[in-house]
Amino acid sequence: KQTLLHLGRPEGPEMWAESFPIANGPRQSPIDIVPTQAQHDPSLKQLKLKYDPATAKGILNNGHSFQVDFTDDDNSSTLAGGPVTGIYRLRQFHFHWGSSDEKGSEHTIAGTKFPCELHLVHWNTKYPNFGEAASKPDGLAVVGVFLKIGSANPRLQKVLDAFDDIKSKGRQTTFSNFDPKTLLPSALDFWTYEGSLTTPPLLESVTWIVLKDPVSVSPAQMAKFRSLLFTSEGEAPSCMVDNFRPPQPLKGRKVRASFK
Ligand SMILES: NS(=O)(=O)c1ccc(C(=O)N2CCN(Cc3ccccc3)C2)cc1
Ligand SMILES: [Zn+2]
Repeated sequence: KQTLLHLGRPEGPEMWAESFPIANGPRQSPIDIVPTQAQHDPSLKQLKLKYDPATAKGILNNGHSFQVDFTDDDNSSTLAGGPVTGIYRLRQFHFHWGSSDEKGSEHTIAGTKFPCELHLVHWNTKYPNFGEAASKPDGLAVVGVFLKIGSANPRLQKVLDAFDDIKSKGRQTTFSNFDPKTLLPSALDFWTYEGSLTTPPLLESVTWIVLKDPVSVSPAQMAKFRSLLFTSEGEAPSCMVDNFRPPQPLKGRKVRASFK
């Protein structure tokens, strides 16, 4: 019932096609990744991530997730290599999670859902800024990282400690000296495919780079994620949970693997 409510919710994923017809487009995200159907591509380069902790700027509750924003006026924090050509600048990272531990991720692996998924959003420096890049087929590159229930992840603590200042929609606070590389698994093996933003305006401008290895998150840490609110101060509080879009049709797309 809860899921039906969530999907049928007036602003939920099932309603997006009315305002954003691209929701039924040919390269929508997320997708279910089926490892046995992914093709190993030996021409894929190693992923090169260079992040400068000094570019971390702030943390914001935007009403559908929370995001950590980075200054992107130079090439201090970038992604290169992997499936992309050129240099992409880190703009923000954010998460998607469920109301319970058996759902929450956007991508799934052969139908398996994770409780949480991290997205690191980068834009192609061949374009002048994020907004311009967001409307181009090669404009964005998002690294997706699965979080699975296990021991508490100490690297998440600084993010979780900021939650008291961004509990409700529109709240933000400074967030400095943070290296997002600390949130990644040790191995950067990945699947890659051409997709879209998973939230409106669902622009088909994302090269997805989904890491094979998950990182850990504890049940108590997941409970903290679920203590954030979709709602603004003064509104009836609604816990920020189930802010994930379900997998979308592959429509003939190929998923490549960087590993055997
Ligand atoms: N889940 S995801 O990784 O696919 C993802 C979701 C949202 C965003 C994001 O930064 N924006 C979505 C729309 N928003 C407004 C906007 C601004 C300029 C141009 C166009 C639109 C920005 C990026 C990645
Ligand atoms: Zn996302």
